[in-house]
Amino acid sequence: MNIAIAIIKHPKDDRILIAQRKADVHLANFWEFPGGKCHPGETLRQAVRRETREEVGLEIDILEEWNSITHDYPGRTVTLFPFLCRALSDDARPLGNGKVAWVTVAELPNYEFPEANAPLIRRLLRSTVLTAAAV
Ligand SMILES: Nc1nc2c([nH]c(=O)n2[C@H]2C[C@H](O)[C@@H](COP(=O)(O)OP(=O)(O)OP(=O)(O)O)O2)c(=O)[nH]1
Ligand SMILES: [Mg+2]
Repeated sequence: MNIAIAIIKHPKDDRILIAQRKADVHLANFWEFPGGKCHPGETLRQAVRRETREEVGLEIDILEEWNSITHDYPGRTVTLFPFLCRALSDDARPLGNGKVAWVTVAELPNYEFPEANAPLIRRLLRSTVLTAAAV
C-alpha cells in the first residue's frame, strides 16, 4: 500500500511536525509524520497535501521528495513516500490524530516511531537541511 507522508518544517524555526496515531488503528499510539494512503487517481503529491490538510489542518510547500521505503509489517506491506515540506503557518491541529508536536530533530529519538521510519529518522539526524538558513 502506497503511503504519502510529510516531514513538515515549521515556517519560522528548525522544528518539524510529528503526530501521534490514535489508540484504535494499525500501529496505535506511535508517533508518525502526517500522511496516509494514496487514493486511486491521485498523485503522491496530491495525497500528501490532502492528508496534511485532513490530519493537521496545514497547507504546505513541497521542498523535496525523498527515496521511498518499503516495509513488511505482520499482515501488511507499506511503501512510504516521504516529502520534505514547509508549513505556511504554524497552527497545526490534531484533526486525525491524538496529538501533534513541533520538535527539533535532536528530540526525535525521544518519541516512538514505527519500524519503517528508522531510515528516515537516521537521515534527519544526519541532515543539515533543517538547520540551514536557506531551506
Ligand atoms: N502517516 C504515516 N503512516 C506511517 C508512518 N510510518 C508507518 O509505518 N506508517 C504506516 C502506518 C499505516 O499502516 C500506514 C498509514 O496508513 P493510515 O492507516 O494512517 O492511512 P490513512 O491516513 O489514509 O488512514 P485511513 O484513511 O485508512 O483511516 O503507514 C508515518 O510516518 N506516517
Ligand atoms: Mg494517516
